[in-house]
Amino acid sequence: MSPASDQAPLHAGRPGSGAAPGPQAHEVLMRVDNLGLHAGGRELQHGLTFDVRAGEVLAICGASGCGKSTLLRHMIGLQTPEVGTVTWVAGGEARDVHGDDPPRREIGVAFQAGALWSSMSVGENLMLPLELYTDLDEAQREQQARFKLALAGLADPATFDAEPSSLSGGMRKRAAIARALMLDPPLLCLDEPSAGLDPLTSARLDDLIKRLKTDVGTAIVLVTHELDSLFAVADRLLFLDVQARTATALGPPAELRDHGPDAVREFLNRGEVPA
Ligand SMILES: Nc1ncnc2c1ncn2[C@@H]1O[C@H](COP(=O)(O)OP(=O)(O)OP(=O)(O)O)[C@@H](O)[C@H]1O
Repeated sequence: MSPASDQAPLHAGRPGSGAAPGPQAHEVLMRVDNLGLHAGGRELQHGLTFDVRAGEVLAICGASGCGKSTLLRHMIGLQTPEVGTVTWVAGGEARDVHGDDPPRREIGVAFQAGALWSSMSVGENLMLPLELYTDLDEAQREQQARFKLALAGLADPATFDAEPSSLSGGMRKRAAIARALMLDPPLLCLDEPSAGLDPLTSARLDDLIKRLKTDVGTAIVLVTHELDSLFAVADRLLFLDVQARTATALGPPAELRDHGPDAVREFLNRGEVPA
């Protein structure tokens, strides 16, 4: 994996036929309204209301156990809320993420535990969404998969045929991101992409996130504990307070670090609350 490979061209056309044009900058893609999160019979969060805009990086932060991953699972439709709604609103439509016609193609997901299928090669893993959701033939599917691997910084042609278990942790994360991008979703959800990576590999992932945002226009919702990564990539930060059990701040990270509520400033200043 060379840094130069990160410089692959970013567009190979949208896969599949009849794909809609991408959303406009700053358009609201998703609306979360009065959402409550529960686990094991107890309330983790209540009254979560915010939107996700086209082309932004929105980081979800808060102390361990506050419900960040649970929120992400609600946002992608993997978990159904007891209270509140998550609605896909891009292009003037209003589709309940938990309804009969969920926006599956529109939301790419690369989760910590969302490993690649070990019984398939990396390339086969990537081509699977195209088999399910498009009418592309095999040669076109392979072309798209190789393109997305290069986009994710895995330009070595051997990676396509490699078994997932033969890749390093950082490469597997990139391959999972490449797979999440196969249908060119306007929104990509990442759960702790830097977890377990060394600082250099983590910084390269930050670069990839920035390029996806800037050059492809993908909106990214990111759960992260890594403050360096947060300040490097996030446009806005949603802070879930573990004590108040609700979001107590939403805004640009640097602004919240200096002027946010005490708990947010403490979190963003590594435990120190500046006077
Ligand atoms: N299926 C479940 N059953 C019972 N409890 C659960 C379940 N899923 C999550 N929890 C609990 O809910 C709380 C929130 O979990 P979640 O993973 O969303 O938090 P988090 O903020 O992402 O934490 P971390 O930063 O440690 O990853 C935790 O206390 C967890 O143990």
